[in-house]
Amino acid sequence: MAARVAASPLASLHSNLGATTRLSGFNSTAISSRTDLSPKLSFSASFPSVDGFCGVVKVCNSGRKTAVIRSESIGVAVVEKSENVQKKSDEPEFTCVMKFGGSSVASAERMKEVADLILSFDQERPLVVLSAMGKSTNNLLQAGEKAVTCGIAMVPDIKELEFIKELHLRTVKELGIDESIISELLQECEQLLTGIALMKELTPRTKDYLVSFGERLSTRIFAGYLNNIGVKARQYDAFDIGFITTDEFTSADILEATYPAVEKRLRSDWQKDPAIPIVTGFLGKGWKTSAVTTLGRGGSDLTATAIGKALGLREIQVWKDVDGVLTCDPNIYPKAEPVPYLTFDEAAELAYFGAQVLHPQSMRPAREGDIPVRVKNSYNPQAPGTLITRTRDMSKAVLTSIVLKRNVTMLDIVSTRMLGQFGFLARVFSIFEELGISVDVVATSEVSISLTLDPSKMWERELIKQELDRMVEELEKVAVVKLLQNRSIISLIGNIQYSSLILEKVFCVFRTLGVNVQMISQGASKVNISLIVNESEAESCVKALHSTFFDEGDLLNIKSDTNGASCC
Ligand SMILES: Nc1ncnc2c1ncn2[C@@H]1O[C@H](COP(=O)(O)OP(=O)(O)O)[C@@H](O)[C@H]1O
Ligand SMILES: N[C@@H](CC(=O)OP(=O)(O)O)C(=O)O
Repeated sequence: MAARVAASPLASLHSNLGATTRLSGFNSTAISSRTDLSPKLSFSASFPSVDGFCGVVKVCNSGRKTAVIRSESIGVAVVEKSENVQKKSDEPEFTCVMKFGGSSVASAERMKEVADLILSFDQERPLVVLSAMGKSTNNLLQAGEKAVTCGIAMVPDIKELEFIKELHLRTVKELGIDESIISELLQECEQLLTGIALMKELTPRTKDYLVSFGERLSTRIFAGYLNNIGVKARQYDAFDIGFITTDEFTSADILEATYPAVEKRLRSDWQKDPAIPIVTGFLGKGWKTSAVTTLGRGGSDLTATAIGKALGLREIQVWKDVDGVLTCDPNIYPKAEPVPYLTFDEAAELAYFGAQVLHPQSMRPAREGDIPVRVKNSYNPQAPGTLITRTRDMSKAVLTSIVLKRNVTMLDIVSTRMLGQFGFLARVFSIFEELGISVDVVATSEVSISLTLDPSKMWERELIKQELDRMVEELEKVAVVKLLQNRSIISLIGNIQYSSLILEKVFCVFRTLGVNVQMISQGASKVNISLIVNESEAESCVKALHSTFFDEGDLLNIKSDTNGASCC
């Protein structure tokens, strides 16, 4: 039986070519004598797995035979001729970006597993984007809140600061890395908290600087670990390599200038000295203030897709703790199934309407660059995950995923004197624009508008009372306004070609549950139907909808009865 051995682009980054485990069958000293081994080089061997076999191994550069290694016996490879081995100039420095979220790098053990995972892709030449370890971002934010009121003397005792220090110091120790790689950052973090305690104030700008320690620490540790095990890696703070954003602290947008800047920096560093880039997710630099900004919670997904677009990569991989994008939030319905394929539009709608698995803006760069996004599980790499592309075969797709967005505020705006006049809608929306409030779902009638409010691009922030009061005050100048709180949006992401079938099922389910839909809207992207219901009823609706759409077989083959009556 023929065995095949492939030396990977990644193997070449092993500074001591400690790739013996993956280059099984070869003797490492013979291989490591090949100091000219180009990072682009791949080589393969065909030989029977019989002890003592003497065979020929071809060394190829992009498929061209350029050198010959004669194998004296299995496990010993001798380089006979290698001077023709050259890097082909049109080969890419990088092939894909791999982003690992907080849960994927939550401990030293997880970091080791992630390193193994990255190195197992021997034909990839990845860039790596990391989030903060585990719940670091939440802990930093809580530490900041406490610092506002606790007084300077108590800062070192803030429980969440102790957690951050302990987690990161334990991790460097367990990974066998020198503590000095993070000690200055930990000190700086404590100093910042002392500053917050002194000022008794935590502004959005300071918040962003504070949470940036999470990603700055995790990336330094991970790069340090890779270097320790002999894989050349280089740590980057995104705000230092061209991630230019708006100055909207806590939910900044990436500006177009980012793409060429990031590409230039990463490519030129690689050309000077190849090393796997380990980039902080989530962070940027405000173009006016030059201060550290963040891209909104979960923003590392966006960092990854932006890098994918900047470098025109073949693929963007986002590694999570679930088997891909699921048919529904597994916290609501544990039997939710992975969705194998999605379009960028479907994924964007799903993320926008609250599926925590992807950052709401993250599909934009991928769509612009037409770069496939693969959502995978770092705890279960064998699972196929979800592949997100521009188009997909929709012929059998009815419903793809159900998303629940909670804690939504709904507004009924009934026109008074401007009834029926053009300009009414414009006036209403200009009020939202002035106040910086985004609208999610809209439905209009001749005399009224119903809409739901998206407090900000960040999913978790709620509109504060003063903002709501101000908005209502402005709207009441042109309309009668009813504010309805504690609503939820249930979004059905699917094939709108089958909207009648979908809606028939939905209303059967709702009627059975005795739930009245308060508003309904079909998204402009034509992949989404949104239904607004009372918060208290939403979860049971999602569960029942999931059973109907996903647990009861092929909906396209289940026909309505001839009277057109209910079939739920
Ligand atoms: N439709 C969905 N598909 C997959 N995961 C979902 C979905 N809705 C909510 N989630 C939640 O999103 C989590 C993954 O997102 P996130 O925690 O941001 O990942 P990471 O931090 O690894 O980037 C899952 O653990 C799951 O609980
Ligand atoms: N650490 C940031 C950014 C991020 O993307 O995290 P994650 O990939 O773990 O969702 C956050 O918690 O929001």
